[in-house]
Amino acid sequence: MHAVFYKNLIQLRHDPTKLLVIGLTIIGSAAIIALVAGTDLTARLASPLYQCAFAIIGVGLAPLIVDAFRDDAAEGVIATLRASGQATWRYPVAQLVTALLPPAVLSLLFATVPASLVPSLRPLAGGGQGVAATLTPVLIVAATYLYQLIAHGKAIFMTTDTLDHGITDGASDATTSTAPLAIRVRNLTFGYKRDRPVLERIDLDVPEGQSLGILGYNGAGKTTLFSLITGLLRPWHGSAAINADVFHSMRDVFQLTESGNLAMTMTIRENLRFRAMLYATRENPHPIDLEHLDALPMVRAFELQDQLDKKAKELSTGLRKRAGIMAGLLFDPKLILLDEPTNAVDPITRQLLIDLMRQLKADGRTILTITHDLGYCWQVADRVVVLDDRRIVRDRMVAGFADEDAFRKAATLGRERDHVDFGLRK
Ligand SMILES: Nc1ncnc2c1ncn2[C@@H]1O[C@H](COP(=O)(O)OP(=O)(O)OP(=O)(O)O)[C@@H](O)[C@H]1O
Repeated sequence: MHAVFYKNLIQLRHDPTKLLVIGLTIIGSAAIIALVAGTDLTARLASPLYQCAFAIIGVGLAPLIVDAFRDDAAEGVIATLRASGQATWRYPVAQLVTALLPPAVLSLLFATVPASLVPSLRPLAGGGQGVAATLTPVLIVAATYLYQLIAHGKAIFMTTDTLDHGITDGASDATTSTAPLAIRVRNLTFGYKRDRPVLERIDLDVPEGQSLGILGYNGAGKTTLFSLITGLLRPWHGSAAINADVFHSMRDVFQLTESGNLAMTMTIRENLRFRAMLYATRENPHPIDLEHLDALPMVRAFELQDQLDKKAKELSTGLRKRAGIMAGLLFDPKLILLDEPTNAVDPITRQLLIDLMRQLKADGRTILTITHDLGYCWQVADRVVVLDDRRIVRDRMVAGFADEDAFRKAATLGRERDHVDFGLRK
């Protein structure tokens, strides 16, 4: 939970607009209380004005919680939290405490300090009216929190029992592997809208140590399949499970999401510190050497030493992708799920990624890569599946293709279009 507090504080520190709003809120409320204390207002005017000062605190602080939930969902922070194996309830609890502490402390201060200094405020600060005024900011922020929890609850709570013990079935026909299954997908159907399935009756066995390329046209459902495997989405029917006898906790699983799972307003160094807090265990309290990040081979391999103190949002798309992959792989995952890792990276980084994945494969890691980069797939994958029209329409071992051309033809389902009329004027 302290990791979420750390993250929230750092994000606040980096956001001058939010700090300005907090400052204006405090100044505005203090000015109103000073006005009530300093002028000889009638009780009919003084009382609503006094209440208004407290309402301003609530209204001023409520947007903080809105931003926190929205950004965490969009930036993959919630996905990272889930991947760290943290209990799902910890995140909303940490957010609630972070949200309620400032209004509670501020309203108590504003109710007690001025009243102890100015006797004319005591009737307003005491009794039922005073209690109502003091509680107003907390209630406004609590209501906002509840609304956000409902709005983003799907991202936070929507989970399958992704880690499953006792996945003992043999591997699928497309593989001859005798290794235990890493992932088992059975009869899986899912759609975002009722009656419109994106994936239908998918069966997929991935043995431990296999490198699987997942191909398919835009919108075929590849990313959706990943989210079902890692438990970010719940299937309508069937199941998608990671073998808990092979991967003992979600800490062994790394899913690279589109955002790189980086909190955008934090620097890469701060993102790594946040992640290290999440991944720390009693047995391994320091999963990475935070003091010497620049010297870590993974940081150096991706040439990110000079980027560590830049905010994630300040990095170019390719650098952010490099940072996201580096940040995930630093924690030594055994199951690696990459969504278009070579998209937007330069050719040198692409080759670096290919080399890294080949080394990880040789080391026995299980790698699933969604990609449109057939060259990457040819070099890194042992096996490819192609998704199309809600189903897996190809499932082949890469070694079974005569050459790269045959592989490319199969991967694109033979749908290359040579002569396309774009309607351009001759
Ligand atoms: N959050 C969402 N809400 C509603 N529909 C969605 C959502 N995410 C994806 N979809 C739809 O589900 C389908 C599959 O999307 P998905 O992102 O899994 O495809 P993909 O194969 O990864 O595509 P791409 O190659 O373009 O990344 C698409 O039709 C997409 O429009």
